[in-house]
Amino acid sequence: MDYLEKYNYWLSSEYFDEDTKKELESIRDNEEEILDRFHTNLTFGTAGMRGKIGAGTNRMNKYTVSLATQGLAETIKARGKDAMKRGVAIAYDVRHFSKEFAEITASVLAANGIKVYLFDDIRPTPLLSYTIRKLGTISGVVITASHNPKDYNGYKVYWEEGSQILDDIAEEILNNINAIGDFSNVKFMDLEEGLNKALINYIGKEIDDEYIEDVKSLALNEDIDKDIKIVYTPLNGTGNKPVRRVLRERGFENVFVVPEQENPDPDFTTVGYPNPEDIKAFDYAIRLGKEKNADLLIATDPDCDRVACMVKDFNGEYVALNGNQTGALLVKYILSSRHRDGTIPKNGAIVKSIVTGDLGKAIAKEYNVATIETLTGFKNICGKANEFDKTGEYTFIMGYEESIGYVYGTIVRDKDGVISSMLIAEMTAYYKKQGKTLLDELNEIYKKYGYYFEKLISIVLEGVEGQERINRIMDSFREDPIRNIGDMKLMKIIDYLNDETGNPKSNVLKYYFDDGSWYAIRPSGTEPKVKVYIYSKDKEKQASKNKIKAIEKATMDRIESIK
Ligand SMILES: O=P(O)(O)OC[C@H]1O[C@H](O)[C@H](O)[C@@H](O)[C@@H]1O
Repeated sequence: MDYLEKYNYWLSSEYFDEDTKKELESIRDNEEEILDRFHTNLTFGTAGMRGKIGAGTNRMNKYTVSLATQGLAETIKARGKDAMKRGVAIAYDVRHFSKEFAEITASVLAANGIKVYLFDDIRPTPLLSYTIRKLGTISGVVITASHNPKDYNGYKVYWEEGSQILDDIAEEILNNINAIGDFSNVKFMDLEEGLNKALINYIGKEIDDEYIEDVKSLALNEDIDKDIKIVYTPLNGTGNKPVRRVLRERGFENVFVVPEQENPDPDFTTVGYPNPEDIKAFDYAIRLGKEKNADLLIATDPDCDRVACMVKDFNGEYVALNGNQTGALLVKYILSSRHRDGTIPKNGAIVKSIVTGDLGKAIAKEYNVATIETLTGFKNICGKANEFDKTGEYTFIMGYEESIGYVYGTIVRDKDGVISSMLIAEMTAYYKKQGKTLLDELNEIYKKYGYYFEKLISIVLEGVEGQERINRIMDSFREDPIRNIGDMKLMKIIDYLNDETGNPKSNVLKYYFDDGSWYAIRPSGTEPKVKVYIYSKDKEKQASKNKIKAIEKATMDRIESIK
């Protein structure tokens, strides 16, 4: 069926309810909108299935969620009775329809004879990962669109190790979805019936308690200044309870939560775009920070897997740390603490993505810790932890990405905003006791390892037209690479579509210069964006800054020239 046929099918089939049809009727004269909603099906991208909420095959709605779940159910059933009995843990965030989609997921799985552990209320994504490992389930699902705007929702699928599925299982699920054919082949069971038959089981407090205990066991230092003042904002998401709890139980008593952003709000009214990568998400936190004279501001995204922070500088202004900087600080803090304690494993490794900067790698090297690189996506980073469990080749110490995701240890196989908030608070308190801020520490790191700077540029290009322009941009860089920029000579190009380094194929281009600077370009797998990652390196601060500017100008000129 083409998109118009699909549109008409949704309008005429008895399977779809009246509200859905009404919504679709209202776009009858808007061909572009019909095209966008029906030209494709939502598929698994960097972090699961993600899309705008609404009627259509390319939207998040009860039909696409139930179809995906039937595909997941078939994938589990193919593994036999034991897998079905081990079951699936389900969590959800604060978004519109998150709870409804979680219940639909539970009801489809139960109808297929698969046991379900459904959280009794909103929970952070990392807690779902932890739960899979604790309960020994075969799989897990979180209903969340992470940091996307309010009109999005999503469906992240996890497998038995506790990390998000990789392409092999995603493909299996997709094949199963395609084989289901019509929506009417999806099975349902009433939630009540599932509960009565003990196929659906609510979970909550006990798991929270165990999780918090295990998170606290990751602490690295007690000789810290616990009087530091921290402003925390969960950005109206799921972080509020666990992050506050872990900070409180670690002894931080001066934690002030942004009141307007404390409670769940699916519209993220005071934030707009609930992504702490964007400094605007800190507006309210900065205000409260100034009022309280806070040392540190922490923000977690709605499903509490991402964290960003801002630090008070010498004249009382707040300075944002980006994901590369926070990641490098964590690498330094974790490895230096463990070096002191003599607990760095012989075959220890940190894992980062191919578009994450190299400062963490330089620090790790000094502690004889290897740095392993993967494609973008925490599923790939934690996929390495799973791999190491099997091969014993390395011991996973921590993973991080430039997109403000970090995890320490292996109790959680995804980025974890609770663990990371605790460690960011702890390292701030640790350095404060030594009379330093995180900015002072970062400067010392730069002085020692070189000025590794970065700039990440995201260009939003929406809809079918946007996607086509993204393709043209990628084609242009691929076919006609920019040779030299200023004094930097192009040394090496990696096209991850033809890469031989063992990574799966991916639409990423990376350009290395002779001085250690580099840039990469790729379409986002979670949002309608093309992303440019620029990294410079120099012994001199200003020279490193200038290199960023030069690469930015050259790449942006090229992008702007492609209509
Ligand atoms: O660049 P994208 O494909 O949009 O992905 C950006 C980020 O999205 C999610 O948060 C993933 O969990 C991350 O691993 C990824 O880095």
